[in-house]
Amino acid sequence: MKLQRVLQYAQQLLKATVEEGDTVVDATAGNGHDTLFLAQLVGDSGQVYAFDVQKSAVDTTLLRLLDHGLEHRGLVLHRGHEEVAKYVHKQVAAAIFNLGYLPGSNHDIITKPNTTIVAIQDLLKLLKIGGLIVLVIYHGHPGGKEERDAVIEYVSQLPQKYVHVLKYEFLNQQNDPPFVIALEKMKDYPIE
Ligand SMILES: C[S@@+](CC[C@H](N)C(=O)[O-])C[C@H]1O[C@@H](n2cnc3c(N)ncnc32)[C@H](O)[C@@H]1O
Repeated sequence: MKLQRVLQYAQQLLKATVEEGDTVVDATAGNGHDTLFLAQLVGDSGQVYAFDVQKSAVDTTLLRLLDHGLEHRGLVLHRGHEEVAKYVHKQVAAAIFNLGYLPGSNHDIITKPNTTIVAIQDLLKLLKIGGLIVLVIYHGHPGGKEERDAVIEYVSQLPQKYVHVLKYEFLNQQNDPPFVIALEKMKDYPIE
């Protein structure tokens, strides 16, 4: 068996979790690759909520869905993922974050520790039991290490009885390779 690359692994986790009819979240829509992937998993009875703070990312994501005739499965919001609780009022089966900046776009627009953690906290509340939050953490850019460390500190202290937290990382790759953190909700609890 070949070891899966990080992005492949992230999608594999989503595929194993998401079923037709599910509500799911793409917290960092970017070019819309994950939004499309999720839209294909949820079927016509499901819904993808996609968030991005860049209008160009929202437009690209919407176009990608339109190109595949799947626009009815996605709600693409020009809002930050820290507002997820304001827009999503259903139980969520899975959420994906690709942290960092959008390649080919403005490298100064990056995800930030505080807003990322607020979104994770709120998604943990919205998540159904057995649901998954997948974080792909890019940390080679300015600001990336601060976000990586803050996110790791936050997820590491989540009580194991309620949330299982996994890290999937290659240890001998050059140039700060991205890695995956996955959170599986085991049980409801008052998450702060
Ligand atoms: C690494 S890119 C995402 C790549 C994307 N998943 C794809 O398939 O192309 C990170 C994205 O997060 C967005 N972003 C930054 N801060 C955000 C926030 N607070 N809420 C939502 N998106 C944010 C950026 O605009 C950028 O498009």
